[in-house]
Amino acid sequence: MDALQASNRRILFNLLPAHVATHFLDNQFRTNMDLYHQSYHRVGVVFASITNYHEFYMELDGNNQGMECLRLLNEIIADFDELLGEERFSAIDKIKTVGSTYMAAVGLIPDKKMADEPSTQKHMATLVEFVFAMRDKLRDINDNSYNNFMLRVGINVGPVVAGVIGARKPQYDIWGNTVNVASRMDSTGLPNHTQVTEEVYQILKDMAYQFVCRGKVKVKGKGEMTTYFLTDRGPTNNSTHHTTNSQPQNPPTAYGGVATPLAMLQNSTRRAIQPSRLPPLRESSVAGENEPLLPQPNQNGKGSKGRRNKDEDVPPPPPPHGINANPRWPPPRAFVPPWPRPQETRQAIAHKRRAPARLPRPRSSESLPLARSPRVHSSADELSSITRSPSLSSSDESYSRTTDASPSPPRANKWQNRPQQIDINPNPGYDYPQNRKHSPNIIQDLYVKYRLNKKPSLEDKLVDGNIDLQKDEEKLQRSILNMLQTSVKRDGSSQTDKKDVSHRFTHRTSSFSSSGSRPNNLKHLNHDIREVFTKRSPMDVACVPPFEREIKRLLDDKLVKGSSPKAERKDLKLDLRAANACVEAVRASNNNSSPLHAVGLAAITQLARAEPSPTAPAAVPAVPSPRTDFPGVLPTDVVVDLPSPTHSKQSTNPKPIRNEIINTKDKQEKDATDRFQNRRNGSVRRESIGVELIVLRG
Ligand SMILES: Nc1ncnc2c1ncn2[C@@H]1O[C@H](COP(=O)(O)OP(=O)(O)OP(=O)(O)O)[C@@H](O)[C@H]1O
Repeated sequence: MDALQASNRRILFNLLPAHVATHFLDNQFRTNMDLYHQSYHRVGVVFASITNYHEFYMELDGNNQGMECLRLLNEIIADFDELLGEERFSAIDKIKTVGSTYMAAVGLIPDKKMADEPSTQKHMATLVEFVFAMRDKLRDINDNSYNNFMLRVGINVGPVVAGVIGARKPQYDIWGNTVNVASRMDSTGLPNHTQVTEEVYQILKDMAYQFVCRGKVKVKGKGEMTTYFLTDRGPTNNSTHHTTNSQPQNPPTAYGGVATPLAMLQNSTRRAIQPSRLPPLRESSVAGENEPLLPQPNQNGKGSKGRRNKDEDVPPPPPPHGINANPRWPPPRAFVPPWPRPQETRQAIAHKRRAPARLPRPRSSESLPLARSPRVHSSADELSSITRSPSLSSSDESYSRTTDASPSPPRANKWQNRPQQIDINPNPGYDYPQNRKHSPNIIQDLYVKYRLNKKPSLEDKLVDGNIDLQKDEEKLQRSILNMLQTSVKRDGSSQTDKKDVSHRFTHRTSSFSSSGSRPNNLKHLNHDIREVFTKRSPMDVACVPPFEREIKRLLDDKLVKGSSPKAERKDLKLDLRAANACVEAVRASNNNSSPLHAVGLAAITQLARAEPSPTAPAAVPAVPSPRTDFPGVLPTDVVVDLPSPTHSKQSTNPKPIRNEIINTKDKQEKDATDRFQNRRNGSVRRESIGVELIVLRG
């Protein structure tokens, strides 16, 4: 019974903060089922998200449908929990995890409240140290799992309400604007950065921390907020760089305690100018702190309650560059591979270090299009982003950053301390890279996979020699057929079926036949659609309907209804055009840029000029070769023949028509001359009247 009670007690103390559990165990509380709640004047709240965990998470058969990915997340969270077991972090309470976001607060424990300024500073410094420790933990995990997890942290301070919700699975939580803003500091932050509010900055600015003012950040529900990036531990007192809208004057060594290439570059430049004032991360301490915030060196860098490295009894051999060159050696723990690895032929390593098990490192979905899987999102924000762009966190979408200060620095280089002589397997045989640095083979591999996934272009096919010309020809024909259909539709046709296109062509041209007026040059329009494809280029075929219309109009007007007044007018027009070459050229150029159209116009002109013989329909090629007259024109089989005898017979005597045309022409010219004369006379008259008026006024 006692054992059971002890067990229950332990569970309760694990579920709730100690002071809350004690409260629940109190007999007095058992009779009073009121909601437990507690208001706090000041609490520091931290949200820490592993920003790229969702890229790592994937559900595959090989990883037990994502279980192994969750196992690694559990390892990370357990490591963070473990930190809280250290005495130096005893003022911090873990609140919960939301996906891959870790939420904690400081100042909730009754005897560790932020009662005054010193205690506030002390507890906020504790919280910041916890963030540094989390980063260190994650770096260890990255080093041992060949991953590149990044921590994005947001911190805020202010009043909160704490309470326990639920009867069956009671949950301790904190609420309030302070919590919301802390969450926003995380969600609007940057990977490997710790973003803090102005309030946090004001508390910590005189302590041994470096900040960079980020500028204004738009926070939903709060408007624009000035925020700061906690960049590193550093010299005390006014070491903050106010760099709003400008580059930091004295750049930090690291962003959010994480060395980035940019930070290292800046740091090395600075070191060249002046000796570094900044102590190494592990050697610094917070001024004015009685309680040691950093682990003592005699504990192998681990907290008193930390889990022991399995290898720590047998010290591993030094890395190739020696321990001094690699202060993070040996790694605290190696990870078990989460799922069976393909056969890897790893080359011998220069030292006898146990090869760290490899987990697939987070990959961006852009770089590996094959890797698509459901994702675990790190927070409520990220859950909401599941339906949006995978490359953007919801914060990126919810907030538009208005600052132009502190552009996103490059990704952290976590390989600065890695042993340099670990060979890369040239043939990884698996879809994740073996080292952060992509070997050419890996890039090639990725490219091949990308190509496999990608629909091959014609160019690809040609390069690969993988082209089926027959198939492509058919495809081309189909597309041309579609073009024709579109063209026919534009023509006002209601027939859209492919068969109908062919039928329509036949029908149209056979209407010429029926009237006996089908010229030989339009043969291609009268045949099977396949013939069109074989005889004409796609461009020509696409141009057929307008040309066909043009010819049809001409034939209808001139030849079929040759005797009608309308046909006469048409003939007259054509004659006039033929007589004036330059007008014709302009007309041709204005009407249609299609070379086929130009050929058609020339054919029409020639046809209009031609004198149809009533007896012998000599096939006079009326159009000069397109090659000479229309340079660059596509070869075409347009040859304008004179009408067939049957057709010519239908027309009435052409001579009188011609005479009539000439008479009309003369008459028109005479009319034009008269009109011109009249106008001229009128203007002369007006001028003379004007002169008279001027004379009169004068
Ligand atoms: N106790 C808490 N635990 C976890 N997250 C919290 C808690 N309180 C607030 N948050 C988070 O803080 C963020 C801001 O909350 P707020 O109430 O201001 O906006 P919201 O409209 O609810 O947020 P959203 O638009 O993202 O849904 C939310 O993403 C919310 O998940």
